[in-house]
Amino acid sequence: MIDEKKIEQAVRLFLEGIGEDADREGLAETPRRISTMCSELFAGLGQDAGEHLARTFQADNNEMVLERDITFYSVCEHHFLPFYGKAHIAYIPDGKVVGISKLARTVEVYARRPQIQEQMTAQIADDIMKNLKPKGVMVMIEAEHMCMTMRGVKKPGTTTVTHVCRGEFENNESLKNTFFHFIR
Ligand SMILES: Nc1nc2c(ncn2[C@@H]2O[C@H](COP(=O)(O)OP(=O)(O)OP(=O)(O)O)[C@@H](O)[C@H]2O)c(=O)[nH]1
Ligand SMILES: [Zn+2]
Repeated sequence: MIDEKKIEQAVRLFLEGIGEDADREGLAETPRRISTMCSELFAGLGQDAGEHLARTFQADNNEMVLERDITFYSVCEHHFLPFYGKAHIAYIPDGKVVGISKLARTVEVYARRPQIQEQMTAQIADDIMKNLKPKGVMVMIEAEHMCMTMRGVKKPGTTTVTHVCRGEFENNESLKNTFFHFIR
């Protein structure tokens, strides 16, 4: 749970640290605004994706389900700058499917916390394997990291692509190629 008072105190100290006047009109409400914003940006910290993924439906069709272009915004844990992009999720059902919104909700749970992209990719795949128990899962994330564009090495337009395969996707090139075909 977010401790709003602590965040407000920290932001005030931070403003002083960068040489700002924390009491000037434009900044006076900023500690409160940032603590409210943190409740939104880091909402995933108190959440369990299993709550969403537990609502399953019986389905006779065990063909691959793919949800692509799930937009997300996260924050890199090294610099606390945004990274954002698209997640693509495919799974092969084993007699049951999950409501399509629940895949996007799972992305939200893991994006809304301090993250690194590789870990987020694996966490989404592992949670779907654990809760839905499909025959296989594949997750790909394509993202731009602001810590690489507005500071540091400054390379705007660079996209980082990560992917994770679980179950039947692990050693099956044909399934992986179907995934790549569908997301393009
Ligand atoms: N693997 C991975 N690295 C990330 C992610 N987000 C940010 N980074 C990188 O984390 C690294 C942190 O490197 P450090 O050398 O500790 O920090 P730094 O001196 O600020 O690094 P520079 O960005 O190169 O200036 C940087 O290379 C970032 O680009 C991510 O999601 N995954
Ligand atoms: Zn970073």
